[in-house]
Amino acid sequence: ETYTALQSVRGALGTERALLAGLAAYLQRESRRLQDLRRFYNKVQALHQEAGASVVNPLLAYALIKRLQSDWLNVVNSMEASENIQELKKDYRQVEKDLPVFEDLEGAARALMRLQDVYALSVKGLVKGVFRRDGASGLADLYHPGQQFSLSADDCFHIGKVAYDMGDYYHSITWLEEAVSLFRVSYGSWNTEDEGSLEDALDHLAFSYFMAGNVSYALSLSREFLHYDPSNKRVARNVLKYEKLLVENPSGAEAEVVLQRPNVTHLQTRDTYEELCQTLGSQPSQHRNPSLYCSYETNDNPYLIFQPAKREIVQLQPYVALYHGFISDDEAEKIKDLAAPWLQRSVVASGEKQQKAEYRISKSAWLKGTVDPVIVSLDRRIAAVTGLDIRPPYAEYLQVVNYGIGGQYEPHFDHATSRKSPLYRMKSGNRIATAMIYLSSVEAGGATAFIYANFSVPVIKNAALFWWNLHRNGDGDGDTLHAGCPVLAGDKWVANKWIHEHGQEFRRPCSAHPED
Ligand SMILES: O=C(O)CCC(=O)C(=O)O
Ligand SMILES: [Fe+2]
Repeated sequence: ETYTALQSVRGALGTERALLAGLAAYLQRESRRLQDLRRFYNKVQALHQEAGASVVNPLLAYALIKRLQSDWLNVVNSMEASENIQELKKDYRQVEKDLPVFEDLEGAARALMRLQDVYALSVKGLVKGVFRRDGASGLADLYHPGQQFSLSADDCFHIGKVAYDMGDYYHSITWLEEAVSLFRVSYGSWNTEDEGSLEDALDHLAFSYFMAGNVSYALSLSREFLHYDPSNKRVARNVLKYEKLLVENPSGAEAEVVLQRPNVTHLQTRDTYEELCQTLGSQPSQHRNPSLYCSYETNDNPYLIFQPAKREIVQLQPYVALYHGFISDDEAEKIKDLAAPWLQRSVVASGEKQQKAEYRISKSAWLKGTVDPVIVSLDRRIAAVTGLDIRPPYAEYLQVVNYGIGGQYEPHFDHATSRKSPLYRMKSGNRIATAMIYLSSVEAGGATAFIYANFSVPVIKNAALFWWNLHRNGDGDGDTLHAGCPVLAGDKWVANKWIHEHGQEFRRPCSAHPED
């Protein structure tokens, strides 16, 4: 699952470097081979250019007979080309086990569609390597890549095809439109690496339009297809079918079909989520609400006296605080290095089980306090700043998360909402609070959005975000519904410390009032 963590995508770079080296060697061998063939050609060609191409000279006559009896046979039956390609294939087989599989391509394509949706990006722009909101001007680009890169016709075709195969004609149409226009431009020249062609793209686009209810456009694309490939019976039948449909219902031709994004049923909160990912929401600033202030906090704790925590209160209901500079760059690097070898596809609680899910695209690893002193001192700091008891089993191990391409964690609660949740296996109650540390910055996207509370927090490297998941009476606080927005560009890492109810009885006393 290469696409689910940028750490793994980086590994894929190394795999491709090995393939590149193999191809370079192959190209060298093949050009030596062709060079030698050209030498032979030039030699014989020169003899034929001689005036009269005489065979009077017995040496020339001998050489001619010898060439025809032996030289040409060796040229034509040379094994060198196939030996060279065998060598190339051998290099390929050596890295084959490390290659991404179709599921990765599918995941990466869906990631691009997710970014397109959540950040309302123009696909025309994306294809040219520009991250621009639909209809916006250049100044508003969400991300400026350091390296110019645009997508090929076949790149767009593959994305469109992934959508098409899922029956998602909204996305297949936008991406196949781009594929078709790019393939039209380069029609007649073929790239070895391409899987799709203009005909394939027209075929899929026509059917997508038909499925989306635009029969007349399906018809004109199918006619264009037949122009290139007149012998295709299936498409010819489709043309007849579309023509008949249009005769029966001529108004269908004009009806402007509004394409709808496919419905994601588990995400009713999608509109707010996307809005919060694009902006920081309607969070009041300190000017409007003086209870949102910054302060140095020592909590009367000796650990904090010389290095107080820099707290910014971000929200009062639910209470969310951001501790700036909570860790150092070195600590962040160390924690990522410790976790990297153990990263595995993140799971989510589903009934009594844990499962992977499209709505959580990341890899994660659990780090025990004993693996390194850096974890011990981090735990000590979390305990000091929160005033909570985080010794096992009162808190979980540190969960380190690395997001993948378009990596996200859609709206969810950190606390258990069902008595059967696997979170209760620790027998220390529900997750009373979350301390989440940003171990990296990102280039764009990846904010932490609180859906019902209507605000989001951008990724601030080395800062820790703290919030209570439960009310003082132990009930889950519905206002803590939150999400990790899709990472638009960058390598986002966070670390979660989930603190449980038990052990905090005297540190955060109960209250009967449901709002506390
Ligand atoms: O990455 C984020 O911003 C949020 C992560 C999160 O909510 C979680 O891991 O539970
Ligand atoms: Fe969370």
